[in-house]
Amino acid sequence: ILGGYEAKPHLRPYMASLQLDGQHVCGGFLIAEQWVLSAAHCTEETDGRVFQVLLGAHSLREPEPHKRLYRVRAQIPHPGSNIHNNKDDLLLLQLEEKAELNAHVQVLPWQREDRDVAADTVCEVAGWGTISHSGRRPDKLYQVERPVISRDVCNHRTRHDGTITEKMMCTDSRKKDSCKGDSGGPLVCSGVAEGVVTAGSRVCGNYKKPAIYTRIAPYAAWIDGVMASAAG
Ligand SMILES: CC(C)CC(=O)Nc1cccc(-c2cccc(CN)c2)c1
Repeated sequence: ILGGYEAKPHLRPYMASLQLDGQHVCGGFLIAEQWVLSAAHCTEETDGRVFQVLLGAHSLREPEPHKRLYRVRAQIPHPGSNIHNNKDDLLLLQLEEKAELNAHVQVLPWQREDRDVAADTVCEVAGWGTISHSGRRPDKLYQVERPVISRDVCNHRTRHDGTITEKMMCTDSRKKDSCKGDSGGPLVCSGVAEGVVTAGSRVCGNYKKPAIYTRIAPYAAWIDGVMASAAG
């Protein structure tokens, strides 16, 4: 998160850290007791290895009472996701067991109505991604507020030049932005997850390259279908 600030501990109890060998790779969030939603491109550099999911954390390193690392039973990328573009950039992770819910571990409601969030709506994004242009990685969860920008503005020739589909949304990225390691985290508007951070052009804090999020509502049927089929 660039240009943001340390989050108040445990006010975002749905936040997940996707880890490999104890290293934070990407964000994610709890959408059901046994399911985390994240971004498919987070598996690009994992060489087929399965993530572990840290829940209940504020600090990645320090011992905290409700912090717990969960094994993953299944990782299911959206069938349309690929390394060449940001399309269908979603990843569902089934935990080995149901997460133990408490004040520090909670599910985040997600938007099922497929309607664009109005431009200028201020939403929030949080993560353990880099907090400086030099790539400094935080130990604590950071957050930042960002206004939604219209798809037309985001698709302008000098911005994302027509690549933003109706299954994506954008926020202004001037100075304050999501960045590497924030992928997979939720864009939260009025307490509801509307989008999932995708890497887009993989630059951060540049107003010419607004932040891109995969809208969740268009994928409600896929999400419900995967959770139903793997239930039990
Ligand atoms: C395996 C993955 C971690 C590879 C990856 O994602 N790299 C990478 C590099 C630079 C910026 C970003 C990035 C992420 C989220 C949002 C944004 C821009 N808002 C950029 C992402």
